[in-house]
Amino acid sequence: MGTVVNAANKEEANRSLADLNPTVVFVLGGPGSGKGTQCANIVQHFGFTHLSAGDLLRAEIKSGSENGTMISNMIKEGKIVPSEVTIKLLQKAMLESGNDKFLIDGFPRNEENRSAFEAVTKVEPSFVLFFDCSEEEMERRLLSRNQGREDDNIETIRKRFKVFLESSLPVIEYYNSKGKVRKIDAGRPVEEVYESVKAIFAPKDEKIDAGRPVEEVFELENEKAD
Ligand SMILES: Nc1ncnc2c1ncn2[C@@H]1O[C@H](COP(=O)(O)OP(=O)(O)OP(=O)(O)O)[C@@H](O)[C@H]1O
Ligand SMILES: Nc1ccn([C@H]2C[C@H](O)[C@@H](COP(=O)(O)O)O2)c(=O)n1
Repeated sequence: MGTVVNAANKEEANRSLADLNPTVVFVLGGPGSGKGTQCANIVQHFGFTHLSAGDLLRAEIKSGSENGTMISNMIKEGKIVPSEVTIKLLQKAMLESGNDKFLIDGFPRNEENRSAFEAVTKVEPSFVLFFDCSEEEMERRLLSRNQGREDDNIETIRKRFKVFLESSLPVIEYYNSKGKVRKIDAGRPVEEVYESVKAIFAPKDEKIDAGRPVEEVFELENEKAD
């Protein structure tokens, strides 16, 4: 009976998310490339809800859930948690947010994450923001992040870099082949990086928000100017 109820709940969540028809931007880049930092800026100016897959997994550990130990062990090893777990957390957070515009940070991290998310939610990202940064700079940032994260030590950082190259870059390449990647030089100071981020969101945001063809948006802007 429990299994039947769970399956019904899952289907309900999938349907609700598809009905919401959300705008989703995936935010990808190596560990320490500045994804979280820039998402905080985007939220302030463009009305998105920021959902960090890593933060949701860390909250799940803290909540004492039955998956907590497994998630904690995988994070310490720099490994990627099975998609089913992460997608369930993302779905729940999206449905509870009351918003329909999401920055999904640190997801999809591998091909399994990507294909499972699209299959389960039927949601495709509007585009993918890719923070491109050298390992040297990312390592420097992570070692001075000072947030008490168990994975911000040199041994785990090296493992996370390896997983990024082997599993996450192919996802970015997949979206690049579909013309969906917006690449940002993330090795610069925070404010400079945000200038580039803003340039990507400002015109697109109007288009997405209005849900109208771009010609119509421009007509209205011209009317305002008259
Ligand atoms: N452009 C930047 N220049 C210098 N330091 C930065 C820059 N962007 C972020 N930082 C700092 O680097 C550290 C990592 O940034 P942040 O947490 O945003 O990265 P992230 O990509 O979200 O990392 P992770 O994937 O590990 O969660 C933080 O201490 C942050 O303050
Ligand atoms: N899709 C994801 C995102 C994150 N994780 C795990 C593994 C990561 O090393 C860790 C920290 O993520 P971050 O906060 O750096 O984005 O969380 C995962 O398994 N799957």
